[in-house]
Amino acid sequence: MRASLLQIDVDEAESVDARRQRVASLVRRQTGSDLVILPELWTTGAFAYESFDTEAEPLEGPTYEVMAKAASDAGVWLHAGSIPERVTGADGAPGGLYNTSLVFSPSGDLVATYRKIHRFGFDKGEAVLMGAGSELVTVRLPETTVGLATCYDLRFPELFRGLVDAGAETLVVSAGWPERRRSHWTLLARARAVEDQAYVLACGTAGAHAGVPQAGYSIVVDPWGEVLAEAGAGEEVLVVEFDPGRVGVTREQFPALKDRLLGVAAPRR
Ligand SMILES: O=C(O)CCC(=O)C(=O)O
Repeated sequence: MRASLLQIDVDEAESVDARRQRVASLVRRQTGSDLVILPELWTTGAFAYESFDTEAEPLEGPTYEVMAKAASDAGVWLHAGSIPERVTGADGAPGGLYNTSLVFSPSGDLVATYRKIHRFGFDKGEAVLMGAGSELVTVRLPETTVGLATCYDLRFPELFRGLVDAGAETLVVSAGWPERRRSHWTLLARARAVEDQAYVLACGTAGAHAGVPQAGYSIVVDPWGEVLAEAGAGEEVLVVEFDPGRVGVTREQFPALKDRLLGVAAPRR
């Protein structure tokens, strides 16, 4: 399989609409890849809290429109990163916000959405501005089952275990991770790959927005924990080839997942 991770520079000097068009043309250039991945909240920036409300959109809003077409033009599976999703209340009035990821098939159909479960900010920012998702989401691609996670979720191994239990072999993390904790990003991506014996494809942002420098360094890790590809700090398209069959082989040859005793209905051996 070939994947393209688009590590987008999210800069307030570029309008959200200009960035949508620019990112769509980058997606179109990925024809030949099987899976294209975008970062978290790349329209606004994950730390541009004041823009969440003003740039919020319904699920089938402007980002959906542009990305559905880009996926079908390129003929790729597209994890279009996440948007600040505005839901409609029961009375039809504008409701709350979620940090929602969208996945499109190569024909441009929306095949999955994932609302970020662990919101970042403790008692401020995203943690108070957005609602929490509650459902684990996997997507079946022809070659592999993909489990979805967003940024801060990376710190919660139980979420990834849940995705593995749901059949995931490839774990996609869409993020807007800050430079200040870049060492955690790399370490946690490798840890999730080793403990879950799965590929981890983690795509972050570049540049700085709302005064927060972004880490960049998107990374692809194999089920043995080896780094297959890693971006630098700036905007970059990270292209990687990987063999999904290695997940089964690794789990067979080093069957640690079968030795789980906690959190399983019955030990497997
Ligand atoms: O966990 C971290 O250090 C960063 C998380 C984050 O920036 C986010 O989830 O938006």
